[in-house]
Amino acid sequence: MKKNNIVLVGGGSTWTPGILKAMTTHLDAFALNRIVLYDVDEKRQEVIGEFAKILFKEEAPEVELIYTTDKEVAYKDVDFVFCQMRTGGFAMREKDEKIPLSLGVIGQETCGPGGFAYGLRSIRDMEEMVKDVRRLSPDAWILNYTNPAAIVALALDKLFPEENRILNICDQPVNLLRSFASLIDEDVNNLESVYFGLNHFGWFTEIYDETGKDRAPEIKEIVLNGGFRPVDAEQRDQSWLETYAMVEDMLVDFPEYLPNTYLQYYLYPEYKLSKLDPEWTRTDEVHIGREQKVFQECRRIVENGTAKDSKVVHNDAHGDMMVEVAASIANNLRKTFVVMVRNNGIVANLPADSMVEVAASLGKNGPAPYAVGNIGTFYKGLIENQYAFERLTVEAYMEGSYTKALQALTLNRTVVDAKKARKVLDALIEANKEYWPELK
Ligand SMILES: NC(=O)c1ccc[n+]([C@@H]2O[C@H](COP(=O)([O-])OP(=O)(O)OC[C@H]3O[C@@H](n4cnc5c(N)ncnc54)[C@H](O)[C@@H]3O)[C@@H](O)[C@H]2O)c1
Ligand SMILES: O=P(O)(O)OC[C@H]1O[C@H](O[C@H]2[C@H](O)[C@@H](O)[C@@H](O)O[C@@H]2CO)[C@H](O)[C@@H](O)[C@@H]1O
Ligand SMILES: [Mn+2]
Repeated sequence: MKKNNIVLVGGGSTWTPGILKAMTTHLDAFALNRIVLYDVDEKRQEVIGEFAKILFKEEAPEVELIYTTDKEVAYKDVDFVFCQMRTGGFAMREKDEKIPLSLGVIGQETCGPGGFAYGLRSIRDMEEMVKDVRRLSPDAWILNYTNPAAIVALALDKLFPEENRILNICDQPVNLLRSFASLIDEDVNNLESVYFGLNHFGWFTEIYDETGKDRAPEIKEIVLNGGFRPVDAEQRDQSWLETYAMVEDMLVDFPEYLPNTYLQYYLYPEYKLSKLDPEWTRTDEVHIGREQKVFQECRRIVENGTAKDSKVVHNDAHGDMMVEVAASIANNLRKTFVVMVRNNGIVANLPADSMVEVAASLGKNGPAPYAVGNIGTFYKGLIENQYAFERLTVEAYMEGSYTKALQALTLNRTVVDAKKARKVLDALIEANKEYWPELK
């Protein structure tokens, strides 16, 4: 089996320790020669990088591990790029959440105006990353997790239409599937799902077990009678528990399919707004939760010189999925994952150039998506509206267009009112001066 050279972009991310841990446990499926951790923030990178050296010295000493802030080193001769950067860091995530909320609109990092703001920041750095990678490693696979993945995926598809080695992925479908599996006491690896939508905007239509039986009706029944909690509920903050609980509400109103949790913001914008606090958002929870825990734990491990008793990983699903996706491509395993791909008729009655999220078999030639066919009017209406928002956001960035930005926000179901949209847009322009192109 070929031993791969990889780079993790956003090497100082809170998710990096979990991904590295998954790499050490999947070496038989995804063989490694060299890992480079790359970040623009030297301090964050150093803490995680020193932890990583200890982890690999103990678990896989044959793998070379370095960390750097030099992209010339990072992107040279790699087979796989795992990309999970956050342009502007948590300081800007806080603004994405709090500015809209202070103006009476939902503030969430990937949905509505928050996702719009984060999208306009991410596109520039993502474009630069793809160009740098192609200069230094023309054949590398770029596996992107950077959010807002829906907008990033669409922007990269427009910027690099000939590219066939960029894959955008989200961990939410597999996280949901793990939770569904636990409800029916099944191994998630034995379930196969049919899923359609846009990123953070989709539905499971069927969930087949090994015998070919669709278990979705049973899962819906269990949720409707007993509520819904994530499989790793004991590791979750309050806001995630509340988010999972909303699946029951969505099923009561729309019982046909199992919804992605992010739909709560679009289906119940008023209710969600009433529950969100402009003074205390998810970023605050992450600051005192995951971020503090991960960095403190990495420092402790470095002080002790061993990672054997490490408690640094908080979500196995995320790291496992990232490595399993790479393994499926590298070794042509053709396993099924829910990924983002250009529609081109997969969902027959949606625009060909939208980036849909669907199940696909993943092999060395990339995703081979499964056809979905026509979707019902309710879903088509919602998705087309959201796609128009995403597309106008990308066009606003590319054309530096204030009007398209305003149109995008007005279309978004979390905003709707054009006067509100203008207020939010103007405040976000002010906050993002350092990052956005000028919108005229
Ligand atoms: N697709 C998914 O389902 C999924 C799941 C989890 C996290 N994510 C995404 O992963 C990313 C990391 O999340 P996090 O919460 O750990 O944030 P984080 O801020 O802890 O980590 C991101 C890191 O990226 C670095 N960075 C910023 N700009 C960069 C650039 N141009 N090049 C290289 N590094 C850069 C930052 O310095 C930071 O260390 C985010 O984009 C997040 O939305 C996606
Ligand atoms: O608010 P955060 O930073 O904790 O998470 C934001 C990310 O949320 C999703 O990932 C989830 C995952 O799908 C969920 O079920 C759980 O396991 O935790 C993750 C994060 O806590 C989402 O898919 C990502 O795109 C977001 O970045
Ligand atoms: Mn996601």
